[in-house]
Amino acid sequence: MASISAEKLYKVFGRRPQRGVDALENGATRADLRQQGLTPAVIDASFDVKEGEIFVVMGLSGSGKSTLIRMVNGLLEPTSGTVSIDGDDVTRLTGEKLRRVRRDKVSMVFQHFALLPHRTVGENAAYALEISGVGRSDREKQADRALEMVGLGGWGGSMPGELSGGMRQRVGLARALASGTDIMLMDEAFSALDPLIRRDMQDQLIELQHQLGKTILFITHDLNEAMRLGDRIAMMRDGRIEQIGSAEEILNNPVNNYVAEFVQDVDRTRVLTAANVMEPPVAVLGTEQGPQTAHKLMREHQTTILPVVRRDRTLAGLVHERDVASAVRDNGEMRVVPAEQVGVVRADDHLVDLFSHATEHALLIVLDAQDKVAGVIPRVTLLAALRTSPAQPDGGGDEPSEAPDPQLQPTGGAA
Ligand SMILES: Nc1ncnc2c1ncn2[C@@H]1O[C@H](COP(=O)(O)OP(=O)(O)OP(=O)(O)O)[C@@H](O)[C@H]1O
Repeated sequence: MASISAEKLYKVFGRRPQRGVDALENGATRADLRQQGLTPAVIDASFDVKEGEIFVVMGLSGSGKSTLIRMVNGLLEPTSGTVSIDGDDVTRLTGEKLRRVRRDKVSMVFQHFALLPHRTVGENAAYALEISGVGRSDREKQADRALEMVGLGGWGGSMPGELSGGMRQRVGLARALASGTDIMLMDEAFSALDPLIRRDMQDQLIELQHQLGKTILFITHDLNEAMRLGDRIAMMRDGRIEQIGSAEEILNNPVNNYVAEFVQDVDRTRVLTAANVMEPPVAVLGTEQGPQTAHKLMREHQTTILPVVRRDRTLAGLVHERDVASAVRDNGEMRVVPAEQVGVVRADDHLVDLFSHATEHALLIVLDAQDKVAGVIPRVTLLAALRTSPAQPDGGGDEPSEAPDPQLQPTGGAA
């Protein structure tokens, strides 16, 4: 079940807005509605945010993002359509029931996050819990833990005035984390920060999300931020969602010219990650399996390299066909290249950072956050991915050349 689900959402501002919805459904344009004094802020928006994903709503100023997120948290009532949170239709809930869903399930982080100036950082982080009536010692514990998570361990006793802007924004994040809700709504949460601090916060959010598995609806007008953070991205224009997809899908298959033009200048190598281009390994060898099995697997799957994995799917090493063949022939031991000497990358590594690996290894092994083998990237695939980036500078620094250096040709790459 989706954590957040929006169906055919409309928000029209102005008098008797329902007639605006009817008109839009019958093909009227935004301009038509304006002539009647109506502003359609969100038009026919449907999407599901899955449990544990970062879903980014990306659009320029005025495209309807804030209106959308306000309908999700119940601050604004849709003109028509529904929003459900864990199956509860929040558009139908009122009073105490609505407050309870908002308090227990959803927390918000805003762009300009106002700290209470006369309360300590710890009290600020615990504020949502205080409102919910959680006792002092429990909320202090939860707030301390949350401050720790955002890199502000030890700052609980300080006053907000002693913190930098970036640190204050972290307190906002800590407050949302401390409240322990599964869903976090983040409205331009990092937009007011300096670029370096902002990048830092983005990294931290990704890390926290890996650890905690929160469901995050994140709003931004910054395409690079959207691409960096979003497991999926909804591209909004003039109140409508034009496309929903992963960064890769949007880059590779934009649904229309608007989206295509919007993303054309994105440097794919900085957006796409190892996870985006990896393939499932055609086969893996268990550490307890011998050269006979390796030989059979290689023949069956037409590959010359096999990752060797332990029972928990962590990487033990690699075997090459030549070593397997000689072990089979001599009825001897099979040489396993130890994991330290294998080209190992992380699922969230950006392609731009993988180039040096491609020069060294015929096959990269991609590990997930739990160190388990998630997939593989043959060197040829990586080189192709690096080459198809339209934003590669002409003759630029680390751009791979059209014909890879012969010395870099795969020696025993997977087929
Ligand atoms: N309370 C309101 N009354 C009338 N029109 C509104 C109201 N709130 C928003 N709008 C209009 O709805 C449209 C969408 O606004 P919204 O704030 O949702 O966009 P946004 O994408 O969040 O933009 P920004 O990033 O600038 O906040 C805009 O045309 C805006 O002027």
